[in-house]
Amino acid sequence: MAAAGASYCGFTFFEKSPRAVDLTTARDLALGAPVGLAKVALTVNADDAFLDALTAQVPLDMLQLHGAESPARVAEVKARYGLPVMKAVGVAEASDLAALESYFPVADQILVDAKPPKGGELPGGNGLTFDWRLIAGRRWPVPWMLAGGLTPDNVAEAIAMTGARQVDVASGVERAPGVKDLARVQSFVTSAQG
Ligand SMILES: O=C(O)c1ccccc1N[C@@H]1O[C@H](COP(=O)(O)O)[C@@H](O)[C@H]1O
Repeated sequence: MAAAGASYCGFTFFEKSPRAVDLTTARDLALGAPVGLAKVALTVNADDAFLDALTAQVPLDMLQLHGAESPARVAEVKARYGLPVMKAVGVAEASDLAALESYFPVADQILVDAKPPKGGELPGGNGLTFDWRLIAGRRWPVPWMLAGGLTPDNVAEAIAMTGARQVDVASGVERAPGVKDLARVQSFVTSAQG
């Protein structure tokens, strides 16, 4: 990841995900990560018991909350663990932007992702885009990252349309669910950097 030019790597703690890792695996990967590559733990509605174990065992730079965590819960997690928190918010229509704004006072970053399909198994990592025109030209008071169905083929267009300065990808750089393809990672980073 770092060799390809990525700034962050993510460890997914969601059992149903093809990308799910356990704490031991994440710890080993995190300890082997080069300096300068930010290590992010992706959790979904995690309770304190899990986050206690996670933060005790895995050296992390950031927590990504990808469930239905409220602004109050985001603030609580940030205070309890002393780590920057990125809150993921699903967008499908203009009315979803109000929910996104409610996290500005508490989150260090916002991950602007596509809304998952109703009844789907995964709250993210579905390879779905959303209508980027919904956020085109928006200026927000906290750093944000664009996600949702990004690929080496569409990331440049997504950046041009939304003005995103950071992008995140899961399934779009895989050769099979959960199996990253280094050539696709490299191609994604190259396309994103323009
Ligand atoms: O990747 C997962 O399996 C996952 C599981 C549970 C919550 C979030 C998950 N991934 C996040 O979703 C975005 C978008 O994924 P994709 O690029 O559309 O496949 C990804 O950036 C992860 O942050």
